[in-house]
Amino acid sequence: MKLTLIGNGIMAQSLARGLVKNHEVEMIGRNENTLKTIQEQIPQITIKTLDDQENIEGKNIIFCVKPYALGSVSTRLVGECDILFSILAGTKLSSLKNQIKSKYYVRTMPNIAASVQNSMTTITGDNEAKNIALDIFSSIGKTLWVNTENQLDIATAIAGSGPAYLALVAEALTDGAVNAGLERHLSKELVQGLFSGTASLLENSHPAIIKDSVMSPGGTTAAGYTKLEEGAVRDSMIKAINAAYSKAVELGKK
Ligand SMILES: NC(=O)C1=CN([C@@H]2O[C@H](COP(=O)(O)OP(=O)(O)OC[C@H]3O[C@@H](n4cnc5c(N)ncnc54)[C@H](OP(=O)(O)O)[C@@H]3O)[C@@H](O)[C@H]2O)C=CC1
Ligand SMILES: O=C(O)[C@@H]1CCC=N1
Repeated sequence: MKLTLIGNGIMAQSLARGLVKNHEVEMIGRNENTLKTIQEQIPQITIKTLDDQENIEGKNIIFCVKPYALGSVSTRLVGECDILFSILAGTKLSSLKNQIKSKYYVRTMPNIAASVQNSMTTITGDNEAKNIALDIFSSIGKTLWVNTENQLDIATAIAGSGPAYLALVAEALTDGAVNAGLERHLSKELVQGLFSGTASLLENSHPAIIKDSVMSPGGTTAAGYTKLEEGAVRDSMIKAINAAYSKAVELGKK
């Protein structure tokens, strides 16, 4: 299938890297030099600069600009596309419908791990486009169809923004090991292995079971865990997800 990415930022490039394996990918952006540089890195894509009257008739569009740019870009689009896939955080289907003509509309929330074909992508929208959406986005990782935009906004907070939160944890753990006296390159390697092993465990086990199976009475884990609770890490995570979700809802009202 031919897919047209509008936008050439971090996410458009991440998606393109995975999508080219199974699809024909065109990338439309506003800066020719930027597009040429991207094409050198992802030679399978075709590139095109955004026209003032960009004809999207019959195309399958993946819209990848910032939410605030929806208005200014959509006024440059003419014709009716077949399916409009949006990756814009917060932006409602109704807002897309008001501004871009398409037969079907789909909202998706991939994450930055799309660049290594390991995104966790949540999807909602017109049921007629459900199977095709699941098929396209499964080429960049795991997919989950949800039935409401509210669920997608919550998924934005956890799976869209989440890589930044886990990266913070990874960085902090590395700093902790360095603080205890371990060389940084060794600390980084340990943390990478730790995340990969814990991800495998989480595939089959409840987090509480993993925690209980690690924590010996009066042991090292219990000593460290107490400090995490003192630092209100659990409370901070819950508040972070709530703040990100609220921001997604707020973006949808603009
Ligand atoms: N980063 C992430 O982890 C995730 C982001 N998203 C969503 O993806 C979308 C893109 O984000 P991201 O890739 O991170 O952002 P970037 O800033 O990397 O890319 C934004 C893109 O939008 C283009 N753009 C911005 N303003 C305009 C405009 N007025 N006219 C034309 N093009 C414009 C930029 O063009 P130019 O290069 O010329 O400036 C660029 O190609 C956002 O809507 C975000 O909500 C979704 C999931 C995860
Ligand atoms: O921070 C943002 O707005 C985007 C949405 C999900 C991840 N990044």
